Amino acid sequence: MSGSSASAPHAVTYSYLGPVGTFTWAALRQVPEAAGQVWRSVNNVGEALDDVVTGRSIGAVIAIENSVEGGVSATQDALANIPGLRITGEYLVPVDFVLVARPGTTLADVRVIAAHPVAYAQCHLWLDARLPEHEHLPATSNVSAAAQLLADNPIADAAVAPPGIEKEHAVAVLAEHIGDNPNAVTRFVLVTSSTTIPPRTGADKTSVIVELPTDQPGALVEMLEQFATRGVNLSLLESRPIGDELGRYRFVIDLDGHVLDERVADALLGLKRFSPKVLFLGSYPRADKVAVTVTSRYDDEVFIDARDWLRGLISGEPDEP
Ligand SMILES: O=C(O)C(=O)Cc1ccccc1
Repeated sequence: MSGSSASAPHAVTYSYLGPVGTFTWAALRQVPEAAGQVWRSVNNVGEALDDVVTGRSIGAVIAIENSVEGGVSATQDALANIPGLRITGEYLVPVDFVLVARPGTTLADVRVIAAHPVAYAQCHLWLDARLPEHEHLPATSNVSAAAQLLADNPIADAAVAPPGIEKEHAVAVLAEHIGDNPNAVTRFVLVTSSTTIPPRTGADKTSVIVELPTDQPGALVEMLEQFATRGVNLSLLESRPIGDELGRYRFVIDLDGHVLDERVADALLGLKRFSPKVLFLGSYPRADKVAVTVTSRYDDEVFIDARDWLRGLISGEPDEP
């Protein structure tokens, strides 16, 4: 295992939803700069982000989206509400689940199942079909779900956990591959408080959170036009309630490209002019490293040429016939 749990003064620390063995831990193992640093296991996303805000940790790895359930709302809301956070990297972890219990337990004995809510949501078809009368006991993580089976006076009979858990804890596997989608993948992000934007790689993503002007018919279309008219593709668009009154939503958006791409910068300027609140969460390399391609009319040079043309007109140069 890379990383260490021992704390040293002024050590570079990364926070993650622990303990060791969670999918979040697997994501942190993909962060090159975290290798050999201190890894701090925390119980929830709020705690991880608080570590970053207070400077206790230099970064936190948190789950932001999965291919079955969509955006992780706790993460989206935390990023919208806690100022000064930036996403600097993304990492993909395939997620597969097993059902475990104390040795000797059979499937027929299982009534209460400990599971992280996101994991539970991804296994509910399997659980509903095999154990229709089960009860869900929420756990703080996939590994803590299994660990609590071995606590004194455990409440749960079984737990949803990552494969391999039986090597770390004295539990027995009752069933494998219980996830409802065999290709499920969770996307994690590295969040820091540094405002330095990672360099442009050509295979980048930008995350923003946008509020719409109130009571303006067509505002959503106008927001989307900012991207469409600059050839910017969106890879995530979700609405979350702002929370102050019914009917007010903010939009969580991931788009293809980097803020240093002219078309992305221009789309952000358009958004800023129209929206009462735009929160830039960061531009960072895509986990899949797939280069972003655009048709030539959205290339950087086209925007630069247009700006030069306008500057020329303003400074008195004759327009070309
Ligand atoms: O990181 C983990 O293992 C967690 O418990 C959170 C989680 C839950 C379900 C899918 C991915 C991450």
